[in-house]
Amino acid sequence: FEPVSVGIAIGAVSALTGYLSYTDFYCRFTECCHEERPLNTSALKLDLEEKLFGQHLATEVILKALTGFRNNKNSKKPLTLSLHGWAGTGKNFISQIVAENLYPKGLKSNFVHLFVSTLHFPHEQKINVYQDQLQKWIRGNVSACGSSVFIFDEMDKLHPGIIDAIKPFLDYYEQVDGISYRRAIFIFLSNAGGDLITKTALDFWRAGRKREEIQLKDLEPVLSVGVFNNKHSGLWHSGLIDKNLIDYFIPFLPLEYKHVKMCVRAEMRARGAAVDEDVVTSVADEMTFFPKDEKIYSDKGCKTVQSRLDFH
Ligand SMILES: Nc1ncnc2c1ncn2[C@@H]1O[C@H](COP(=O)(O)OP(=O)(O)OP(=O)(O)O)[C@@H](O)[C@H]1O
Repeated sequence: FEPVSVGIAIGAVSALTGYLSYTDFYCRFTECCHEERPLNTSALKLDLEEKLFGQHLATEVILKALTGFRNNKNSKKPLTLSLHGWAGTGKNFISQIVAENLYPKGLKSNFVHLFVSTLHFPHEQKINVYQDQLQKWIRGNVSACGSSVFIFDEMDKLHPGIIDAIKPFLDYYEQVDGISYRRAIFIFLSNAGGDLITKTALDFWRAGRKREEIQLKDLEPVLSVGVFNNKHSGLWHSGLIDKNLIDYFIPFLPLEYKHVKMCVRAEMRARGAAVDEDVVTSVADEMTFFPKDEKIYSDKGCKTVQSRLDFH
């Protein structure tokens, strides 16, 4: 060996490892974007299976979509998911689980952004201003972190047309004005289509079929058409649907009595209390169920479980 080149090689290696450990060290104290970090699929799967009740379709599709997207280094467009269902069925909850699996700080991460229609875009006469602001906000954040996550809650309360401002970012472009949006994730949450989902779930129930037999193909086409034609879906006649820029329409099924009970138990455990089945039953019994005759589905899902538990 020639001493000089060995010295240079050692220097280079130590400089490199020094740099790497510096990056690791740095990211321990400051949040880093980690654009290329693959998703820990088994951790996400476990989280969904343990925490999300009664949503076999959402669990399956989210897992498949996120794993495929994050592990594909050459995605051609950002991932766009549209979550639909009745109130309190877990749409915000699953977004939180997804966010936490992508970034340890979850919804508090600098790379996860939540928009709430009634809060951020309240005035119909300001649509143009909102469109402009939205574009700037998304451009700025994606240029800082390519794998940013944007969650739009209450899509059904969004004035028609606003969302189309982000259409260029969701399309199959390599770059838009020098920025690539291909690693970003967009999640839309909406009650629109909840009636269609409930109808299908009821049809299965009345036919004596199991809820778990409902497949994505029973609902996805109905949902995309229903939402496109619904003036109050936030996606009414939207170019996002028209141009097939939404990768998955994900149905959230209405929750049954047994799921409400599961939510009560989960909440008790989260509070560090022992599970008391008498309390579980009385909280679940206080919820209201529909349709009028059969009373199968909770009309608020699991939404008021936490506050009701405070009274026991
Ligand atoms: N399927 C579920 N599995 C477990 N917990 C659930 C589920 N659905 C709802 N919850 C519980 O109820 C709370 C409220 O649900 P969430 O905010 O996710 O409802 P949502 O579908 O987003 O409703 P909305 O359409 O009214 O915004 C959650 O924080 C969670 O604790």
